[in-house]
Formats: sequence, C-alpha cells, structure tokens
Amino acid sequence: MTADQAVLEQQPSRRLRAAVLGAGTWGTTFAAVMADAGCAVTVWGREEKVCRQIADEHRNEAYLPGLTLPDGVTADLDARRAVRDADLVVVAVPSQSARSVLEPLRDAIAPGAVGVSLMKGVELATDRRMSEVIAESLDLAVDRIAVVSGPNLAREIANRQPTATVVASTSDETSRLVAQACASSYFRPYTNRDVIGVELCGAVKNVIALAVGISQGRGLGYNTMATVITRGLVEITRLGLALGADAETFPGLAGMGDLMATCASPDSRNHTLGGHVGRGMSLEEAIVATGGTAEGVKSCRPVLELATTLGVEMPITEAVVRVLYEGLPVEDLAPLLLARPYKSEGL
Ligand SMILES: NC(=O)C1=CN([C@@H]2O[C@H](COP(=O)(O)OP(=O)(O)OC[C@H]3O[C@@H](n4cnc5c(N)ncnc54)[C@H](O)[C@@H]3O)[C@@H](O)[C@H]2O)C=CC1
Ligand SMILES: O=C(CO)COP(=O)(O)O
Repeated sequence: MTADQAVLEQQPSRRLRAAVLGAGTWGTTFAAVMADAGCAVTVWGREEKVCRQIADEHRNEAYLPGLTLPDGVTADLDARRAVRDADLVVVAVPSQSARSVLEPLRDAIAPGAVGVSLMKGVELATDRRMSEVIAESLDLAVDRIAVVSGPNLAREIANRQPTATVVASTSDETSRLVAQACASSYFRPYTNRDVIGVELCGAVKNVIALAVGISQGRGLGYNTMATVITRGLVEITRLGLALGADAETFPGLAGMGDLMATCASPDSRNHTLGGHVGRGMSLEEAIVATGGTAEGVKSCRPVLELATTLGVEMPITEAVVRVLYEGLPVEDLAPLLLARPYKSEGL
C-alpha cells in the first residue's frame, strides 16, 4: 500500500459535513456520492420544489428521475444556513453563476472550510477558472480549494456505476480530505497537484465535445470523431502548458478520460447540443432542445480569448466559436480545419 492509499483509507476522526450549492444533476449526484462515502450532506438549490423533495422524500425528480437518494443527503433552502457548519463547501452551479451565488456567503462559511469546485467552465466576464472564482468570492486561500474533474457523467454515477475521478489541489492535505469525502466502492478519486491542468481539461473538453457533436450531426463518422478528439487534446495540452500546467495531466482521467466519456455519450449535454447545431438548429433552438447546462457554449469564447492572449493556436475551439457566434455555416467547419497549412504532428 502506498502512503497515499494509506491516508485515503484512514477513517476521518468524525463524520465530515458537506454543503453542496446547486441541486441540479451533478450537485445532487455528488451529494449522494459523498453520503455513500459517509458524509452528512446538505444540498442548497434555488428551486424550492426541488429542495423540499430532496429533504422530504430523498428524491430529485426534476434532475434525477426515478432515483432514491441516500439517507445522508438532506436539503436546505437557506444557503447561509447550509454552509454554516460545513467542512466542505461544494459548488455545482453553472460556472457563469458561481460568483453571484458565492459572494453573499463569504462571511457565512466556517473557519477552515474547504471549497470544492465541481464546475467545468470558465467565467465569461473575466476568463477566470472556477477555483479562482471560488478563491475570490469566498476569500479562501488557494490551498483550501480543490477541483473534482474526470469522466463523470452524472446519471451513470447516480446509478452507482464504477468510475474514477481526479481531486486536484495545491495542498495534499486538502486533496486527501476531499478524496476521502467522496471515495466509495464505485467512485475512486486520484489526487493531483495540477489544479490548472485539471480545470482546463474539464472546461475545454466541453468545447471539443461540441465540435464532435456538430460533426456527428452532419452525419460524419468515427474517423472524424477520433481526429477531433485527438487534435482536441493537443490544443487543450498546448493551452494548459502555456498556463503552467503539468504535461502528465492531459493523457489522464481529467484529460483524455473525460474527453472520451463526453464525446462518446448521448448523455453529454455539450455533445447533444453540438449534434442539434450540426443538424441545422440555431444556437438558441439547440439550447432549448438540449436542456440542462452545456458549459462549452459559454466557455468557448473565454477559452479562445485566453489562447489568443497567450499566442496559443486552438483551431477547433476557434471553429466552434465561429459556428456558434459568427455565422460560419456548419458545412464549412471541416473544410476550414482541413485547409490549414500542413505541419508535423506534435504539439
Ligand atoms: N451533469 C454532469 O454529468 C456533470 C456536470 N458537471 C458540471 O457541474 C456543473 C453543474 O452542472 P449540472 O448539475 O449538470 O447542471 P444542471 O443543469 O443539471 O443543474 C444546474 C443547477 O444550477 C441551478 N442554477 C442555474 N442557474 C443558477 C443561478 N444563477 N443561481 C443558482 N443556481 C442556479 C439550477 O437551478 C440547477 O439546480 C457544470 O459546471 C457542469 O459542467 C461536471 C461533471 C459532470
Ligand atoms: O462533464 C461531464 C462528464 O464528465 C458531463 O458532460 P456534459 O456537461 O456535456 O453533460
């Protein structure tokens, strides 16, 4: 047994308390994961009906139909009360609303609390990653923040299908605490110190999944899909390295693992939305038809802005931005990418 495993397998000295902000698909699922790992979990959501159903009936029919939540999950309509005693403040709202949800809670969180991001997006107004938004909004030191990201399609996990994830923090103590709070017989966390890389992988894979969806909506097959995924990983890696990420993160669970899951699954909202666009819907029609939070739609522009500022080429991301926001016809996307100058394969 490695030292890391030994720490993960230690029982906490007391039952950890977690508050989950966001009662949608992933917030509710992760609440169940943490309850199965032994935590006492309180979910806060802005929808009264959803919160009452979680608290009274252990169900969330709007987001996880047919599922019974573990007894360790309850809900509270008052966010300040939900976070007051929490060891972990877990954030699972859409990325663009994280700051407005968190700022009013700054003086309500417990001293020593750890902030956990489950979100996979970049803030449109500031180009900030979600751990940065949490640090600023809650006034938390970076070593009290962890990011959870990996091939984690919520519905599969809600049905306790096995998967693994990455818990990233600059502090080993923080990442181990969060890993301990979510580890179970079906959910295996790996710790990682590369917060930048793990977060970028989670946000940019959504943009690549939009591109794959568009190509599949156009009737293109597996060769195209594999090309977009593989070259997509190259552009995620390029951006990550320019921002100081660790090269080892990108072929891992948060990188290739999540790209594969998101680009292959019909459950992915980004992949599904791309499919609608590829079949000819406008962006507005595709958002309505998809439902739920498809983060790539908003994150693609700040990601491209970051890349442009750093002089990093991200042709797939750029093509997605042009289709979604600049009127590039979907049939011109592949010819545009294939007409780029020939080059050697590496980064
Ligand atoms: N669903 C999945 O399989 C996974 C999702 N994620 C990430 O988790 C985050 C949340 O996604 P989901 O739970 O799937 O989305 P969802 O669409 O299922 O739920 C979003 C929740 O946020 C709430 N919300 C929306 N706007 C809000 C606002 N302004 N203030 C407060 N609450 C607001 C909604 O009422 C809803 O409860 C996203 O960043 C997503 O990329 C990450 C891994 C897996
Ligand atoms: O992040 C996810 C799986 O890891 C979920 O993907 P979507 O947000 O596209 O549904």
